[in-house]
Amino acid sequence: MMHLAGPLIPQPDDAEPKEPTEPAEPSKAAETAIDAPPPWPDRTVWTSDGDLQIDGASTAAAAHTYGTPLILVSERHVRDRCRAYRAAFPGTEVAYAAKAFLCTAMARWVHEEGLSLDLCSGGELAVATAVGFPAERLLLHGNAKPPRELAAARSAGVDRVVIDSMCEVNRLAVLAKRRSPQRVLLRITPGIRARTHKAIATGGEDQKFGLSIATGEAAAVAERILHRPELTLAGVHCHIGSQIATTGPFLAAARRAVAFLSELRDRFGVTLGELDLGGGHAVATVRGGTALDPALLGARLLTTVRAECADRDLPMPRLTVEPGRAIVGNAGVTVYRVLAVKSRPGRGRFIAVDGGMSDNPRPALYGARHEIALVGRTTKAPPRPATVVGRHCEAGDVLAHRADLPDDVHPGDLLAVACTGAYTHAMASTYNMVGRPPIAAIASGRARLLVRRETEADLLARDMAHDKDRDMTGDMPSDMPRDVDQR
Ligand SMILES: Cc1ncc(COP(=O)(O)O)c(C=O)c1O
Ligand SMILES: N[C@@H](CCCC[NH3+])C(=O)O
Repeated sequence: MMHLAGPLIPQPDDAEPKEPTEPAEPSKAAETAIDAPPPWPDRTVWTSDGDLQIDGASTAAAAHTYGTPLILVSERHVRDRCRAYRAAFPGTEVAYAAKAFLCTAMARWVHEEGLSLDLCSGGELAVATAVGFPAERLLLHGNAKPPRELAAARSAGVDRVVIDSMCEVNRLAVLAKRRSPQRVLLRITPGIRARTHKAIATGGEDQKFGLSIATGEAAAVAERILHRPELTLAGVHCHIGSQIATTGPFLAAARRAVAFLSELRDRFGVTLGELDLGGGHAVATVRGGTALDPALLGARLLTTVRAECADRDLPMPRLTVEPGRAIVGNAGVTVYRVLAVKSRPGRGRFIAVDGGMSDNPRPALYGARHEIALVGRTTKAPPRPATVVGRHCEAGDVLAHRADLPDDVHPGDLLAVACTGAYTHAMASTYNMVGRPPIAAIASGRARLLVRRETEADLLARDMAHDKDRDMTGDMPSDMPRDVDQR
């Protein structure tokens, strides 16, 4: 990564979010910009003064306006990925997996791009409902959906509920009506272990999702659904995991799913019209990282399903795919402020920033690697390995184990972390009572706040025992030694 010389933009400690002014005229620095390839968002350049300009907007200026840590999401990148998916999967429903990242703006963008929405909780459903997302393009997943959320899905008119256990059949049937049956898909476990981190591999027999084809569980649940007039078995669903970089496991899963459709026809005389092949398509998180090309996957999946169906004398089902990360992962960049640098002779250096595992738990959870770079100034200092750590009280709070960053990185610098659009804010916590960062959209050279920073007042607002008119004076036990009392 190149690091060029330029001014460091100072940040007031308590930078209040404010609307950015009109986009600046393109600077000389922008005119001599160098393209930033993946994992950075499309239309991102490094300017000659060391700024990262995403679709014409300055990362350093956005950090100045909204404070750090800050998540930036390129709207154009998201929209282009939606379009790329629709082009790559003609005639196929593309349902964005909301679990990757959701806020009302994101729901609007994917709706406007013609995608459906795959939900996995009542909270996600509430966001979809808040923007009036058409219910006929909503699906609800989950291996253990709380009855309250099933009821909410039912009253919102969610088009398809993906059945994931035998217990769920009756639970949903009692909520539905014979007159207006609930359309359901059956989630099968195809018995395929794709190459990815074990915590996000969901296609094998050894994990909690879906119903095993091999043990006969899937067929038994299908039979139960077929006996419930309040439910309509519309099709089969299968999702083998996340961040899978090759087409092979998806094609193998599709073959098993079609074989299962033919088993259902032979055993129960039903020909199901829908096949949902889930998401899980990998993106590059570091330079040179492997991504799965939607066009390649689309072409191969459609050919495979068509051929398998022809072989088994089945009509071609309507297909659905559910990309999450592949839509929004590379659209996101997180900007941090460096707060401390420590050198340990023989052990390298630590660069500590003002966020960490609470806004991006992926490195700590999965050992995930994310590209990281100095932004906002240039330098001639040579790159030297560093461990980039967060501000949390935990040794595992690491954002990058070995990042080549300029030797002169110092407190006040800005660091940008790539590919943080998916499963970062969505998995963020308030660990150590640290509020979650704001999210700003970048569109046409401007940053616009979508979700504000979570404040300490927000954190206290849930504490029902908090009484702001009562302090602790006089609450100490009476046998407390006086000198302790007075310290
Ligand atoms: C059922 C289902 N569909 C879609 C997805 C989206 O996965 P990804 O973001 O990897 O595309 C997931 C998450 O892995 C999922 O569980
Ligand atoms: N949280 C995971 C992805 C989980 C996929 C959801 N089923 C990650 O960051 O990689």
